[in-house]
Amino acid sequence: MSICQFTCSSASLLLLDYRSSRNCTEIAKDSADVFFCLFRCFSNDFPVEGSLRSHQQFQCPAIIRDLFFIPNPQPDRSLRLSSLQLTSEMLSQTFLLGLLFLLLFCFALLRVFHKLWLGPIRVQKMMAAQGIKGPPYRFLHGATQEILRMRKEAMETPMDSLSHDIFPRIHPHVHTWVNTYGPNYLSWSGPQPVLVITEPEMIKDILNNKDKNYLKIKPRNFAKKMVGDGIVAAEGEKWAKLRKLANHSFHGESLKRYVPAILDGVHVMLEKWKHHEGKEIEVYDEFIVLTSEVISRTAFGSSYVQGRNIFAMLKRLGVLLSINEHRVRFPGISKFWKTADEIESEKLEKGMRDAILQMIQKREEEIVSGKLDGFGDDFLGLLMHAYRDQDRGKRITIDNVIDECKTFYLAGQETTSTLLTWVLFLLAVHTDWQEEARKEVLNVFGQEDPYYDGIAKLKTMTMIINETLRLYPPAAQLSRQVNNEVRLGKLIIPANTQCFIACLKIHHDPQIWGEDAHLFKPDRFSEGVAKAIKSNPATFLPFGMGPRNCVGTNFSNTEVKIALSMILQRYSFTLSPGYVHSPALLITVIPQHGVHVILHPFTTTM
Ligand code: HEM
Repeated sequence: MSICQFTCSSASLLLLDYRSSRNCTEIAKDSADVFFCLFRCFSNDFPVEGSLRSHQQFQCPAIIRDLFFIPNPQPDRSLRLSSLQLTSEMLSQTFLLGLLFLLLFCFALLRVFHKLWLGPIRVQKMMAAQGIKGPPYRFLHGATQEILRMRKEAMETPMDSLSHDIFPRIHPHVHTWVNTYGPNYLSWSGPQPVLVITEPEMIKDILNNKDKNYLKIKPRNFAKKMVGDGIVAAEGEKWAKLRKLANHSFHGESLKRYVPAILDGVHVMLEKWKHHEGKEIEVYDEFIVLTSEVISRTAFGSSYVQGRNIFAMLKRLGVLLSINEHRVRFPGISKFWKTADEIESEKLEKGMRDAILQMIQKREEEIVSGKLDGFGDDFLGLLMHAYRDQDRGKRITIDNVIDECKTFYLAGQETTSTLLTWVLFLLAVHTDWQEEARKEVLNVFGQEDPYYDGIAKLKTMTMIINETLRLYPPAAQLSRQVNNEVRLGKLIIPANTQCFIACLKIHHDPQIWGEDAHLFKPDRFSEGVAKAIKSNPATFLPFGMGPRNCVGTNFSNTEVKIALSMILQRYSFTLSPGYVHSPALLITVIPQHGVHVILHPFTTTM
């Protein structure tokens, strides 16, 4: 019995000993009615019956009528209590009302106490009995204060720029607690139990999700404002509908169509780079603009400048999300009292909605004016088509359209720009691999612009990208939620537990990748798939796995390979002496101070 059922049924039984055989829904409804009724009574002065009757639409619940001897609502004037007779009977009713309020207050307190203390302690005991330990639960905060402290300490000093051992820096808590408590342990995000899992066998079961037990976590607060209820968090039919649209836009033939837009974007960027020849350039910001331009052109038929507002608002929301990620607030308090960050995030959410609606309106006007003869075959066009679909089964709502736009603006830019940045960083440090990659590019494309069919021939580049994704995966972790108790291997996971899949730990695990796990060695992937992945695909998760894997994998790979090929055709690059190696987690694994390289123009006699 949940605490909710307990509270409702106890209220009814203790107070009124009322029809003991009814089901929970009825009991809950009655309890709510009692509360509402009493509220109305107090707000309308005594006597009870008079105040109740003064509101025509309000049906006095049977439970109250029984308690206060109020006759059935069918008018029976002879039995009506006079509002002026304040008898001893009424006084005892006042006492009962007070008692009722007191009990309701106690039940509410009990509920909060259960959520914040009894529940977590029960889960902790249950997991400990199965051999799963972890940092002790602390009232209200769980383990968040310790996590925040460890993260702050880990970020205090930069790393040696030749070290790729970023796991203790990005996830210091996982690093510490895996060593203390074992490969899987129980942690706490406030009162929310979080099972941290680092064993590939278990991860495979979770992500393949054959029995549909593991659900995406519904974004809340700041995250919800960023991506809404779109494809990233949707489940069931809604997800299937949205995934179909996204698959259509970012796979196969569509990708081929996007190549000219990607080439244009890279050309614009490289024009600018001409001014930095022989000098230093910070590439992270460059790649943010490039990937923003590419996703704007390919998915939304506009340019970065037109989407600039949306990107800026998404970026600010990302910062607010990161700042507030581990801040614990009393459950439900944000309904009554909002922090400055929450108020700002609401404005940003509205700003993004308005900007996307304007974009949709512009497209509709272009159709009406005859400039376009349909919605268009980019992602926005597909979404608008689905919004206007005659078939109700295929139709999506305007909120779906807005959420998908926000999601793809974000996903199309954030992850790919960090991947490109880390590839450039690694090639600037490991110049031997830079040479290898350049040789291959010149073999395949010469000095010509890359073309779609040539991209599949870039074997060395694929190895380099995979090794970069292993060492610096943009998505350092994945999360799922179980709503009901489930069995995972030998483990019983209690209902309402979150699963935290520590991808970064797996990617850096010497037991999986060997003692040289922290070194940049692209030949791990020389046979296409590394040895570790062959034994278990859940050892390499840059794009997730299973049905919810990344829909943009091929799109992103195409974009990265085109951009990298064009850079290598024109420049060799080395790490700037001023570079500070400070990988940080801000939604994705980013270089905190950017990546500064020196550009050397490259000329070939080919
Ligand atoms: C280097 C680039 C990228 C990386 C590393 C990456 C990583 C990931 C990962 C790990 C997931 C799985 C999340 C989970 O299982 O909870 C994912 C899902 C997703 N990605 Fe990407 N992504 C990249 C690029 C892109 C691009 C370019 C797009 C869009 C154009 C995109 C759109 C999505 C979407 C929509 C999902 C959710 C899919 C679903 O739930 O059905 N991603 N991505």
